[in-house]
Amino acid sequence: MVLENSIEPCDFVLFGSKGDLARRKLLPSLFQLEKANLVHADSRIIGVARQDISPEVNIEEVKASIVEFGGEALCEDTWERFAKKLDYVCVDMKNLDSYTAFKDHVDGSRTMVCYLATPPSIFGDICRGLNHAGVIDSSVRVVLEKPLGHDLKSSKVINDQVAEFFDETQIYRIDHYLGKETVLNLVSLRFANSIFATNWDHNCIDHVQISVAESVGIEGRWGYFDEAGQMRDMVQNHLLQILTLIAMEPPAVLDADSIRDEKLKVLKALRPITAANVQSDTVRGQYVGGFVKGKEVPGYLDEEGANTKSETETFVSLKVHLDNWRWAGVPFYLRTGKRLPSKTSEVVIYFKRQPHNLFGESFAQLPPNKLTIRLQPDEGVEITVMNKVPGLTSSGSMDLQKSRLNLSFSEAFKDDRIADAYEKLLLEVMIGNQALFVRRDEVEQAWTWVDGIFRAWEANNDLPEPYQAGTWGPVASIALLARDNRAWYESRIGKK
Ligand SMILES: NC(=O)C1=CN([C@@H]2O[C@H](COP(=O)(O)OP(=O)(O)OC[C@H]3O[C@@H](n4cnc5c(N)ncnc54)[C@H](OP(=O)(O)O)[C@@H]3O)[C@@H](O)[C@H]2O)C=CC1
Ligand SMILES: O=C1O[C@H](COP(=O)(O)O)[C@@H](O)[C@H](O)[C@H]1O
Repeated sequence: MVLENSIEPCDFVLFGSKGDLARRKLLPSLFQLEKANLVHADSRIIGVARQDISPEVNIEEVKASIVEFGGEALCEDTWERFAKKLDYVCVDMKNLDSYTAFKDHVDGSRTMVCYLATPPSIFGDICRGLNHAGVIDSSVRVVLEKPLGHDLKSSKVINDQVAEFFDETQIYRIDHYLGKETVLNLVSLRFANSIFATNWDHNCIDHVQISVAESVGIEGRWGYFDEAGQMRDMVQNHLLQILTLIAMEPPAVLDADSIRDEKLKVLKALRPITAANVQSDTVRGQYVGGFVKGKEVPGYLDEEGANTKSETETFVSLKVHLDNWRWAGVPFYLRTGKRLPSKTSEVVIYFKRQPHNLFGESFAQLPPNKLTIRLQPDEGVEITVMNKVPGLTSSGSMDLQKSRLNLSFSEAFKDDRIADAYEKLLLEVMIGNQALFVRRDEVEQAWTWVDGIFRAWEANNDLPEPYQAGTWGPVASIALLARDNRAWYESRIGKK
């Protein structure tokens, strides 16, 4: 296979290379890129962590991670090429002096990508350390993992620390949902198909639902999660990013800043949720013990490492308005939670009813058109259309039925492997394309809106409502839509 021209040699430096994210996601993704011949032969992958281990032990540990989390048998040819690229350096990231050793491992003549897979509390230390080692120049790219702060204030502190050493054009803020094939497809679906492009506003759309359901619980990350909660862990980033792609205006071109300018406008149009509407427009929940996929699971407060007094939410649903011309009067309902019946992410666009009924009773009974975008699993796009029931009638009437036009990616693209989101994002960093990364003003605008919801919850002394693990969240979440004469879309969700 021929290496793509835009792939240049780089030093890919993985800070926190012994951590969970590096082992489970980043190293296996880099390996897949190697397999696809998308890593330049002269590139190097330099792990950085605290353990004082030899390069040989590092190679064995990387191999073990790829075998454990790679999801397929290790391809020996690829491994041989990959292993030659691996290097390791022990650095105490908080200690400036320990970066001196680091300098000898990188080659200043080519692009250096620094992926900070560490707690954000040491991002500033790492930037200072890189500066101390004298390895920062305008070609260096820095990748920041989420969560970027706990609120607007702390997010600004982290962003300021990094901005002291790096220009915004060098900073790649990860939201891994932006690397998911189906999330990327939202852009092509909307802007490459005139049937959607011309019907995508308040004239045609009744409302939109975005659900990101998880069947897992806290997975040993109680300490982190209890500080964050589902609002900060999922809504502030992933759900709002999906919302921006659904709602944004067409950018003039698909370059990084044109896209991000449009996404930012959506975030700015979010109507604030305040103490006045927080009760009617938000629901938060916390799971108690129950059954997920037939297996008994503990409640949030009984998870490993739990503090039994926690009031952190594991479920959020929201009714959101965008105060702009396109979306006036169209509610967006957002929902996400842990320990729901299945892992399913979907966007459902409900179109408005036709203004006049030509077809009589059978049409009046049918729901209007609906576009379902299945982000994961069973990735695909489905549209419900009204169809004449075939046959002859003496009355001349036309009976209608609802039919589905279903594009299943696994059937349509049988021979194509769907890449993991991190593979896509790591490749984009190496190419130097910021389009799929979140700009500082987007992050801060999202925090501004989310902080308002926390303030409103606090003002109302609002506490999470319990819901049983394996259900779709608190009953109040159903009521959130029922009050508007609507219901969450669940007919397919949960069948997998
Ligand atoms: N795990 C996940 O699925 C996800 C993680 N993230 C984010 O990614 C980042 C990393 O998470 P995760 O991998 O889970 O965290 P871990 O705690 O598993 O790993 C953190 C890594 O950073 C290293 N480290 C921490 N402090 C220092 C220090 N002072 N000097 C040198 N090395 C240090 C650790 O080294 P050592 O091994 O020596 O302790 C370890 O290699 C976090 O910001 C997290 O929020 C985001 C999305 C998902
Ligand atoms: O960022 C995060 O995302 C995962 C869900 O990601 P997915 O790709 O599996 O849908 C979530 O479980 C985790 O809590 C959160 O930090």
